[in-house]
Amino acid sequence: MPESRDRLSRPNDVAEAYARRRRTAERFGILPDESESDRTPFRWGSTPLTGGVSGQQIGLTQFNGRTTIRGGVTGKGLFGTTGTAYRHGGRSQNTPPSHGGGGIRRGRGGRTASQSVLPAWYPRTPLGDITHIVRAIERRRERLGESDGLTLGVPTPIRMYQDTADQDPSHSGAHLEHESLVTPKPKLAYKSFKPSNLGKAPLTFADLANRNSGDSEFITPQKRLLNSIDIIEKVVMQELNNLKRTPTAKKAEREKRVRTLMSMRIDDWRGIKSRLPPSPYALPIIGHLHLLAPIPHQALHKLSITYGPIFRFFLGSVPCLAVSSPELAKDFLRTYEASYLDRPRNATTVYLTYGSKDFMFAPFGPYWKLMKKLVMSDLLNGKTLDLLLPLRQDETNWFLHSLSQKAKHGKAVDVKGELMKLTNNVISRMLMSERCSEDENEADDMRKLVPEISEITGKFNLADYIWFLKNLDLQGYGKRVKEIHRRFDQLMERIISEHEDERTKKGNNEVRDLLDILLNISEDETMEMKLTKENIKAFILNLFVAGTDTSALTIEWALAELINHPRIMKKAVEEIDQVVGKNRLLEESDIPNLPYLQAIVKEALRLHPTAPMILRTSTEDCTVGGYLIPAQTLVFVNVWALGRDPQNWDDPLEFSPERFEGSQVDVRGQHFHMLPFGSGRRMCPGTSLAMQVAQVTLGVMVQCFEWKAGEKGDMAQVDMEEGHGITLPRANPLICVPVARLDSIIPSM
Ligand code: HEM
Repeated sequence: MPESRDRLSRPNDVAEAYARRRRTAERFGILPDESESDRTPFRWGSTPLTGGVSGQQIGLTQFNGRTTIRGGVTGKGLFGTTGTAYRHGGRSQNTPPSHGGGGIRRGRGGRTASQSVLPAWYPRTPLGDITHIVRAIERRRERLGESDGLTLGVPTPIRMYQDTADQDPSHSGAHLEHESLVTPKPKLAYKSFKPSNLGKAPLTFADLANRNSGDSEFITPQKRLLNSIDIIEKVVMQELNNLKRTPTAKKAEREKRVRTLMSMRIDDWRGIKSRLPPSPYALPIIGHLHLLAPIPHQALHKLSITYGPIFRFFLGSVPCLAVSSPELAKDFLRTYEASYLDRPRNATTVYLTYGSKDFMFAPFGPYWKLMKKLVMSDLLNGKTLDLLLPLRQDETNWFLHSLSQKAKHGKAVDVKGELMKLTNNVISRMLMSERCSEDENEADDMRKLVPEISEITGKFNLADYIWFLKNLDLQGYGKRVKEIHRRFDQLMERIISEHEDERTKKGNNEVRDLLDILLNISEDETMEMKLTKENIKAFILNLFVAGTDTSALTIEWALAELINHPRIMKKAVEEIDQVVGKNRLLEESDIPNLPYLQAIVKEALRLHPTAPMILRTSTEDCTVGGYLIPAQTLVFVNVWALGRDPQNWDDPLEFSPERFEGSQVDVRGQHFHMLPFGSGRRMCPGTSLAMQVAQVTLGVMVQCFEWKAGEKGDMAQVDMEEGHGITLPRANPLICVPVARLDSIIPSM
């Protein structure tokens, strides 16, 4: 701080001078009626004076007779003098004002021409100390005032000092008169000044001024000066105590204490423990890992019935939190969002994403913000999606063509397998103008890679949670992850170098797909942050993993529900026939006119959210729902449980798209009892794309085919059991025989 530098840069010999003069004065009996012990020195001890050097506190500590101003100078004697020489009109701050405006007339033991009470021999610096004390109080007030709401203006207390000084220029308060105090520049001050509290000190200074002027005829100037100092000391100490007792100060103090305790992770401190969310009994070493089997979101939902909508659990030694009410979800994802913008990372995700160089697991910071800007303005925004519409239509035609071939031969299909081809091809063509299934080997690789990555990312790797297993690959996941990563990297290297060759050949930066946009950005020297090849690869991995499995599974669950609910299936087909007719294929532009189809997809996402839990990590201690949530807690918002909560939904387990008819409830993170795409800044950026693909694909599937469940098409119902994995797969694949309904409208490829 400039002030402290100023102090440090000036050698402080004034205290020494004062002590020397004082000894001389005592020798000559100038201070006969007072002993050192009678006076009340400024004993700051450990009492911090705020607003000082550290920006937090000025601490004047008496230590071995030396009074130290932290960050400032060290001076001997009672007052840690600063030696700061404030200048005003060419004279020192502590110098009594002279009539001539510059020079000072002094006489030994006499008064200056300005009628100052100070004898000429008396050092001016102690008054400088008072100035600093007063300034420290002001600064402390300002800082305390920050939480009350601050505004620009002139601090009222300073005005009062000025008034006081105006009343009696000869008293010590007059010496506070220097440029920075009496004519303060606009600075932070209280919005509303509370005289009850803040006005006390200045008024008491005014009292002091009056008292001094009244007494002045009976006591010596020296005595008067020391009395003044004593009174000022008392006033200052009283003021400091008052400040310490203000509700704001108390709150700040309490919060600081809590933060300290929380950072020590001392759960056993009763006071803290009672404010932590409830928790089931934990086993040593593994914590609650055993309670999360076999399917974590279901297990957490069951536990929430006993422990409530917010409870703590431990994965090994890692503290976690399960949240399953809309109100609390809102708190975590909106109200206190700033503390929950990071995602938990584990060894698998870090390794697969080239050391968190991706977008999905990137910590909230400049890189994530840059990528988010790119995603929203260039990669997945409405305009780019419109541009890529023909490509999606083309892929839908390929998908229908493939199903039609199976239908012609009465063959059963693995619905998820077919859907994965579609969603992989859509993402792959949008990203890099390549169909996954064109080259059989490569197609195989990408199509196999994505579910493998989803599966391995969803596994609980003990090495992540039990510290002494950190370097042991007991479950063999480490080896598998390395192999998957090698295959993915090889594939990406080939695709990127093909793109680069193509660009060099053409000699321009023509944009064909999202990879071209990313390569252009990576070559742009003016970008605030360089996008590396690893960033590009990791981002592509994100889009494949986040965008293909989730969309395919949503459509699969929705079709399974329609098969089990023939009435709803019939109603959906009727709506499509009515709106689109039987002579053409349903298109994306028809969706706004198909509310029942939209409702079916929403209902499927409510009961079968393919990202069943939103995962975040707390970056700082925070109080949510009345509970203390320490930093570095993994937060699991149980979207699956929210969608099935009887307090939020009538007949929650019933598949009933009608509940969304005429309802405003949406999937875009505004309704916290339905969060299939998350909410807030880290909400899914692929929501629009996912909804378009899901609605159109399900629409054309029921428009063009009837669906008979089972290998032979003879099952009336399908099971709805959930399997393992991070993206809510079915336990048993949906196998159906498609029977052509409107074969004539399926384009031949
Ligand atoms: C039905 C399909 C989908 C579902 C259910 C889904 C769901 C989600 C959810 C719940 C999140 C976490 C949100 C949060 O933390 O608040 C997420 C994040 C993400 N999703 Fe999706 N998603 C789907 C499709 C897509 C698609 C098609 C893409 C892109 C092509 C995509 C890309 C991403 C990315 C990149 C993130 C990470 C965002 C970030 O961390 O800032 N998702 N998704």
